[in-house]
Amino acid sequence: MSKATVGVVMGSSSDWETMKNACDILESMEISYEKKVVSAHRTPDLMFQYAETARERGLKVIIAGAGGAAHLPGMIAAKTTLPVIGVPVQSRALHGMDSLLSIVQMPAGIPVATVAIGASGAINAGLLAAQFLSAFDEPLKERLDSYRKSLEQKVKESDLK
Ligand SMILES: Nc1c(C(=O)O)ncn1[C@@H]1O[C@H](COP(=O)(O)O)[C@@H](O)[C@H]1O
Repeated sequence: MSKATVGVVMGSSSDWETMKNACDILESMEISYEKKVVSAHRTPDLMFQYAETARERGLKVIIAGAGGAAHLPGMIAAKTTLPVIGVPVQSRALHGMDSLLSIVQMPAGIPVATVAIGASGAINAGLLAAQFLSAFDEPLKERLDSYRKSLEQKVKESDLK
């Protein structure tokens, strides 16, 4: 099995329905990844260990999704200098506004690249990870170019008659 390049973590297994969209994109881009439930609140020691060992284990980018008081992406980012992409999972009570604000409003010095709430955000997290990696990977850049072409084609085919 090849070593994972992207780590996809989420605060709860209930986030999987959203986060699987990021994993689907990584698979379609032929990027190796690992997925894991890690919580800053519920498993703080595991979260520290995951973030601290991420770089030496060969990860290049981390995608972290969480809902509600979504501290996971920021706390992962606090423990590694790998790029972290935060996915605000849609919460029931506040429709994901809580997740979005707690991920996006990082203090200066510890960035988290925050995407939109929910499935669209998870798709973009997968694509953004691919785009970061494509800076050093020409075949991956070509796969991203074909993806963009396929989007263009879909719009043209679905144009109003
Ligand atoms: N925001 C966090 C963190 C964290 O940030 O560490 N850990 C779990 N959670 C979130 O709690 C929500 C409800 O979780 P449950 O469905 O397990 O009750 C999930 O969206 C999860 O991401």
